[in-house]
Amino acid sequence: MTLFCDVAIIGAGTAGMAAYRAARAHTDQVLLIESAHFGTTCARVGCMPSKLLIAAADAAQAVREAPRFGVVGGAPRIDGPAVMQRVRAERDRFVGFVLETVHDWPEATRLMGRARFVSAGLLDVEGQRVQARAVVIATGSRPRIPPRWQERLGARLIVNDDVFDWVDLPRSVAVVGAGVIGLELALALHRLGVRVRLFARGSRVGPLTDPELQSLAQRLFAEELPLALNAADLEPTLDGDQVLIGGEHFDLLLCAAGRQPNIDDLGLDALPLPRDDRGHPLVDRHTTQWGSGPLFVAGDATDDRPLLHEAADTGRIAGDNAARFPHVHHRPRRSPLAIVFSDPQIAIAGASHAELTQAGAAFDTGRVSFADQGRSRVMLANRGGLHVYAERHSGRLLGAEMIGPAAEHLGHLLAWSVQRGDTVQQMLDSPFYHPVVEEGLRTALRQLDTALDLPSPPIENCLDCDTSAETGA
Ligand SMILES: Cc1cc2nc3c(=O)[nH]c(=O)nc-3n(C[C@H](O)[C@H](O)[C@H](O)COP(=O)(O)OP(=O)(O)OC[C@H]3O[C@@H](n4cnc5c(N)ncnc54)[C@H](O)[C@@H]3O)c2cc1C
Ligand SMILES: NC(=O)c1ccc[n+]([C@@H]2O[C@H](COP(=O)([O-])OP(=O)(O)OC[C@H]3O[C@@H](n4cnc5c(N)ncnc54)[C@H](O)[C@@H]3O)[C@@H](O)[C@H]2O)c1
Repeated sequence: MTLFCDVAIIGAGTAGMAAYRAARAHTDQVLLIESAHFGTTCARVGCMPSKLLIAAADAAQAVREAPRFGVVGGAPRIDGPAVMQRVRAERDRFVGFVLETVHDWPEATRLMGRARFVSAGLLDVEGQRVQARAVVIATGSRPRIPPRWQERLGARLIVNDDVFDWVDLPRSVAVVGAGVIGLELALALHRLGVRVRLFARGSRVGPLTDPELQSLAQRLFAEELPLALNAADLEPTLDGDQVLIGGEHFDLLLCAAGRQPNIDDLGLDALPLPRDDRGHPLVDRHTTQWGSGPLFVAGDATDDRPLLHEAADTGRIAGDNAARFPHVHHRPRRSPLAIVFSDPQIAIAGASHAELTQAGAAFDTGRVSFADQGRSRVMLANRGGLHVYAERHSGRLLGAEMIGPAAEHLGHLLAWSVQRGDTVQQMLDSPFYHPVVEEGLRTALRQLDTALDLPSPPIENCLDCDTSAETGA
């Protein structure tokens, strides 16, 4: 028997759940299809458990740093089972909240099973046919594993999902991939006493695209974390029950070599849908529509900013438009914001340096180093730098990149300013308390203001501006 609905949503992660809520505002005939687990990647194996592990690592690091403040305790003793018990218990609590939400939704609107397209609008869910007026694809992404590694390393090859089910910490882990996941997890495990080496194909560590800040990041992380950069053509092998990579043995190899959208096994190959040169869906960012028909794609499945808040936003747009189809609405998107919870933290707000350069934008840069920044020194967190970019003729803030203290908070202020269209002058005229890390941002903005060399507004309209022309100085 075929099930009929207005909107079928494939995947019950963050994007799928947001799509479900948005579609249900229009119609009760919504079906949420999930092949593996309710609970979302973010809560089960992503954002939340990784931040729990990082919180434990930060606690260990605070003990190590204490003598620098004159507080003498002794080296931290890491109780691996206790660390992992808290990670799993808190993770389960977060997942529990998600499951409660899903279970509160009518049972008839949920279906367990792997969905594949038979034709546009007709799905097969493990033998069950589903006919929908519109479909939201919210199938997320999975770790990309280089060919043959799985066969060669068997259970010694792990991905992020496996880490958060550990009952104890391993003795050693080779982490492959110095992107966001690799950096966050390698640093956390290292600080928790696990012997770690982070292997990267090139020299880049983390997502910073500004060449000066990227090399600063490489230097800062190399001071603490064992790195093997420019490790091209890695061919790990099993040696007994150990992984042999780069001439070194490890208990496990954690593959963090990027993620690929779960779009390849949906039976969509025969449909004439626009794709990029990697085969990923070319989706309208403001409608989430794929092509001109009743197909919408949200979250990591698009491979466009694979982040939690983006999954929630695109899910909402997709669910709303799928229910309205064919009357599709264009919706605004937020200013980009990406944060890495390393130490020092990394943030990219608005346009990155690479995006501005590739677009040929006329922009100036303001810089600050945190090495001598007052509050950062007080906290012994004076490592890093911040670059702010503004449009040359208008002084409008376009973007920023930083590695340093409180990047998760400064990143928000900067992304909000980019989205509002603030000029550097408007930002300088905003309040700055003392002594705070934000004063570092003010230093960078003042430098940027000088570089921009725009006429100052009348003295009545600005506080932090050059008044020399008015005073004749
Ligand atoms: C280790 C890690 C840490 C992260 N940390 C952060 C962070 O700190 N901040 C941040 O913003 N982002 C973070 N992210 C990214 C964030 O988790 C993702 O962007 C977000 O979870 C994507 O949500 P989604 O709904 O697109 O996918 P998911 O939550 O993965 O949902 C997709 C669902 O679709 C199901 N599915 C797949 N194929 C089918 C099918 N054919 N039929 C039916 N169901 C199917 C899957 O089983 C899954 O449940 C992290 C990711 C990882 C891996
Ligand atoms: N704090 C956060 O917001 C957060 C945390 C974790 C993940 N995420 C999201 O998850 C996404 C995926 O993270 P990720 O770290 O898997 O991907 P990534 O794209 O950030 O990094 C993957 C890295 O692996 C390297 N790599 C690829 N193949 C390799 C190989 N064969 N050998 C060695 N290195 C190789 C790449 O050069 C790259 O540096 C991120 O882009 C981010 O959007 C976000």
